[in-house]
Parts: sequence; structure tokens; C-alpha cells
Amino acid sequence: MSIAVIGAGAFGTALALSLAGKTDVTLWGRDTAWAERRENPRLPGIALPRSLQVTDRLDKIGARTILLALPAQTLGGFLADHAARFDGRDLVSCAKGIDLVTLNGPSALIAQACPRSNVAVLTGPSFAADIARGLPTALTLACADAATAEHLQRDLSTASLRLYRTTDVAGAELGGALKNVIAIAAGAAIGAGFGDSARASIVTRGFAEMTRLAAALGARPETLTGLSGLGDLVLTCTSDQSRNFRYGLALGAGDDFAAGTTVEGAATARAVAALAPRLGVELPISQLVAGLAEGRIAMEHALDILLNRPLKEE
Ligand SMILES: NC(=O)c1ccc[n+]([C@@H]2O[C@H](COP(=O)([O-])OP(=O)(O)OC[C@H]3O[C@@H](n4cnc5c(N)ncnc54)[C@H](O)[C@@H]3O)[C@@H](O)[C@H]2O)c1
Ligand SMILES: O=P(O)(O)OC[C@H](O)CO
Repeated sequence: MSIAVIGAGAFGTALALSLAGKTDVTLWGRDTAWAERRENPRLPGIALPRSLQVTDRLDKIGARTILLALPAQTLGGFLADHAARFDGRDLVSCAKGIDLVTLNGPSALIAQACPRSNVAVLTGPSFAADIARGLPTALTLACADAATAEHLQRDLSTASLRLYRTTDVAGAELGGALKNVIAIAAGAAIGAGFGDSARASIVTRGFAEMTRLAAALGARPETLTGLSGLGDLVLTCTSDQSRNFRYGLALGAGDDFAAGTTVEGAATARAVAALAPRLGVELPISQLVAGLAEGRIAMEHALDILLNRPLKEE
């Protein structure tokens, strides 16, 4: 068995490192100048073993199983250029977002570009640094084809990475994408000084939004209560390790935020705001995050917008 990881950011590198202890792994990045030092600046302080092959040449990727760990908004462009190379192999999406151009999730983009492939999703509560350090982590592996789900679950589990499987691709993928939006709102509440009670309300009402939207897009509600939904929501809304949460903190506090940081929830909020009226679902927190991210709504009006909505049953 051999595995390739496409995308040498923090997550792709962490997954490659974890799997390299078990099998033959090649990590592809568009910029691998760091490879000789065996330390990726996106994952500082983590030494990469010599056994992990790092390349910037896609023609070197021969593995049957490919993990795609690029940010969601860059995946469409990458597939437009390179999909033919991968069609027919097992392709595992590791991105957590909704594409702003098509309003599709990464798995649908991949399936459209590579119609002969089995497409799976690897998602769930996991910081790259935790995986890279070998800390215990549980993830969800979703694939509509049950046999492929089983073999990918086996192949991608390691001593510290425990995978659960499901055939609900939409549910698993949407949980991972939508929790990023709610994490921005949770961070904004903390950054603005609204307190932990406000954060708990946002997590709970945000989870209701995630479940509503996912159901409207064909997901099974129970998937949202699993690792990929509730599990990841809890992690991301409560940890300073999360870039989405930290971006929210900065929005709430009126601080600058480091440009170039991958914050999937900002674009995904805008995608969700575009989907909501089409699907006839109400998503006030997500729509507020979209407005904040676009600069259409000022933070000082955010609380009024949420609190002045009509009173209703829970
Ligand atoms: N970092 C984490 O803890 C973590 C955990 C779980 C899931 N994820 C998900 O993994 C995905 C990637 O996140 P990350 O943390 O690795 O991001 P990152 O910011 O660490 O790295 C992104 C990488 O993508 C590369 N890239 C960007 N555009 C590209 C393009 N067009 N072609 C080729 N390479 C390109 C960049 O060079 C960079 O190496 C996101 O969807 C994220 O939500 C991240
Ligand atoms: O740093 P974030 O906010 O992109 O979160 C990383 C992972 O998705 C957490 O599961």
C-alpha cells in the first residue's frame, strides 16, 4: 500500500507524517524548499522523518490512494489543472469548506472532476499539531461506497489516529465546513467581551443551524451529532489553536489578523449565506458571520441583530 498527500500545509504534512510510520507516503507541495531541513514552517518544531518523501512534482505521485489536503477555495482551481492525473484512484478530501464559486463541497468538486474515482472525506476534531505529535485523535472517514470506506478506514488508521466510518458523505463534510463558520462567531463573542454564556448560546444555536442546513442538503441528522459535526464544533469553538476561532477573536476585539492565514469559515460563511435563501432555511448566525467577514456589518451592530430577532420556540 502507498499513499500520497496533496498539499503540504499544516494538515497535509501532519497526516503524511502520521501515516509515514505505517506505510510508504509521498507528500506533494507546490513549494517544498523547506524539505531538506525536514521541518515545514507551517508545522514548526516538528521533525519529519527521512522515510517521508516530499516532492513538488506531481508526476512522482503514483499512489492508489490520494489525500487532498488543500484549502477548500483552492481545490477547484487545482482540479481544473490536474484532475486527469488522479481520475480512477481513491481520492480522500481533507478540506473543510464550501466552494464559493459552485456552492458545492470539496467531495462534489472532486467527484465531478474525477468521475472514475471513489471519493471519500476525512474530517473531525483534529489540530494538525496534535496529529503530528502523535496525540490521540478520532476522525470520521466518509465514503458512499461501503467497501471503499472500510478499506480506507483500515489504511488511514494509525496507532494514534482512530477512524470511524460512515456512508453519509454530505453529513460528514458539512459538519466540518459549517463548524468553522460558527467558530468565527464564537471567537467574535469572546473577542467582544460578551462572555462564556454568550459563547455557549452561539455554539448551541449554531449547531441547530448546522443541522438545519445539512438536512436541507441531504445529510443524516445523526451524523451531525458525531465527531465531524458536534465534536469538531466543540473543539473549534473552545480552543485558541483554531484559526477560525482566533479570526473571530480578532473581529470581536477590532484587532488585525495575519493575512494569508487559512480561515476556511470566512468564505464558507459567504457560501452558506448564498445557499440559505435558495434552500429556504434560516441561518442567522452564519449570515451574520458572512456580513462581518465581508465588512458589510460592523461588530457593534452584531449583538443587536441577533438579540432583536422575533422570540420563538427553541
Ligand atoms: N491545520 C489543521 O489543524 C487542520 C485540521 C483539519 C483540517 N484542516 C483542513 O485542511 C485544509 C488545509 O488546511 P491547512 O491547515 O493545511 O492550511 P495551511 O494554511 O497550513 O496550508 C495550505 C497549503 O496549501 C497550499 N496551497 C494553497 N493554494 C494552493 C494551490 N492552488 N495549489 C497548491 N497548493 C496550494 C499552500 O502552499 C499551503 O502549503 C483546510 O481545509 C483545513 O480546514 C486543517
Ligand atoms: O485551525 P482551524 O480553525 O482551521 O481548525 C482546524 C481543524 O479543523 C480543527 O478540527
